[in-house]
Amino acid sequence: MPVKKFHLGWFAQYRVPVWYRGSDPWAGNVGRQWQDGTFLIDMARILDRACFDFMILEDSSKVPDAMGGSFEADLRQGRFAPKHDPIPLVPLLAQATKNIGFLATMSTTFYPPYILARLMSTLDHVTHGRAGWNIVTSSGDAAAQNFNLDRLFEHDLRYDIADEFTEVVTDLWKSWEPDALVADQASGTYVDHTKVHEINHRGEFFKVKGPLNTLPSPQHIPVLSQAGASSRGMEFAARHAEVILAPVTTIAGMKAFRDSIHERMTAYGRAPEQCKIMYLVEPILGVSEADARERREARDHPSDYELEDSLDIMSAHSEIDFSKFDLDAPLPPGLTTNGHQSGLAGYYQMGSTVREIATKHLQRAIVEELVGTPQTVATRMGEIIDEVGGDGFLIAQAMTRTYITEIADGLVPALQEQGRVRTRYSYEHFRDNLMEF
Ligand SMILES: Cc1cc2nc3c(=O)[nH]c(=O)nc-3n(C[C@H](O)[C@H](O)[C@H](O)COP(=O)(O)O)c2cc1C
Repeated sequence: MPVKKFHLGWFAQYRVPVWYRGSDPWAGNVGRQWQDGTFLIDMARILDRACFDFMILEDSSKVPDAMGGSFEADLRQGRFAPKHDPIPLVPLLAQATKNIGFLATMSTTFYPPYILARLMSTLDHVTHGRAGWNIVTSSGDAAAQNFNLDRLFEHDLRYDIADEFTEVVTDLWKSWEPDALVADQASGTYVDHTKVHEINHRGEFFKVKGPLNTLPSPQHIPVLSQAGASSRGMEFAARHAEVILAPVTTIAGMKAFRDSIHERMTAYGRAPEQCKIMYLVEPILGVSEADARERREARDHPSDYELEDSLDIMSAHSEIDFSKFDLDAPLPPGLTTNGHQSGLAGYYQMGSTVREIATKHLQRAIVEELVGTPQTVATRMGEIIDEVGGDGFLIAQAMTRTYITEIADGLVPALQEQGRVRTRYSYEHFRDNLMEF
């Protein structure tokens, strides 16, 4: 019987990769060289060669000051910021590659739907059908204050807005029938205007007339992805997403997440195969089991620098100042956030002291299960997918050139030998490859 194939994606950020030699002896000069996109272009080429389904480019619009009430902690390490806009980078990545897809993040809270629909349609054209939109609702008041707001809308309301936003954007893409372009040189007709329609949307949050002013793009509707982990976020994802990025760290949790999404999808009249659930993983590879285990154990003893890094990210996502808590005491009960709610709920499960939580938070993906040589980790990944039912893994570890090589030239060939991942792309467009199995 053929083994079950699965998908691979990589969580990437258009910000400085690991640049500090204390954390990565091979960091070289990347701290001064990432900003023109060359690091991510190199990375995209490698992942294209390794037949990854996609690279996702996350994004946010703030310089966080939640930790210690100052930009210092974040900027000193270059952790959350500086961060550049992923949208103009996508065409450069596409030009350097042949098949891999690109999910670019844009927020339904800050973009107007018409501009977003037009940008995504244009990206799908210039990438020849390899573009997708990672839908986020954003997570901080500090970001909201850059967009005419004092506070971010309440968590569930953001998803209500995102529902309507996604409908509008989809209707705008559909406002042109796929065959509206005629370009008939004999008659001089460029577009068949009877195939271009106003959408006349008047909803609770948006008023948009349409039609869009771009030609229908190769995929017509770019691939839609989402990473909601709260109940409201999962509901949104089940309704719209074709890729879900799932930060679940146990096999039981993976199964429960998948069942819940499938149940919700069915209620929306969607078939479960229409959405690929990608679990966050950080495989730790070694030349031997002992080597990998040693690398794994080092993760349990982060340096003060790495701990501060973790506390900074937790603070940025929740806008709670984690530096004010005693590292060796339990996290005070009853903390609340209007940011990543599921994230904060998860912190309470991660350990009995703030130090343990911050250490565990550095491993927000599946780590424990995937420690070993490329061959043993590949086997375990296959077993997990067989147990859970599908659909793939998102590599979420901090980017370094050596790690990318370990995955692309160590793990992926082992997975390919076991028949678990593709050895070539079957289709031209992102969605077709994603839905192939
Ligand atoms: C892999 C992954 C990538 C994400 N990328 C972004 C991002 O680029 N920008 C952002 O504002 N939020 C991002 N998020 C946050 C999610 O959109 C979502 O808000 C978060 O997972 C919490 O879920 P909830 O909104 O349902 O509470 C990401 C989450 C995950 C797990």
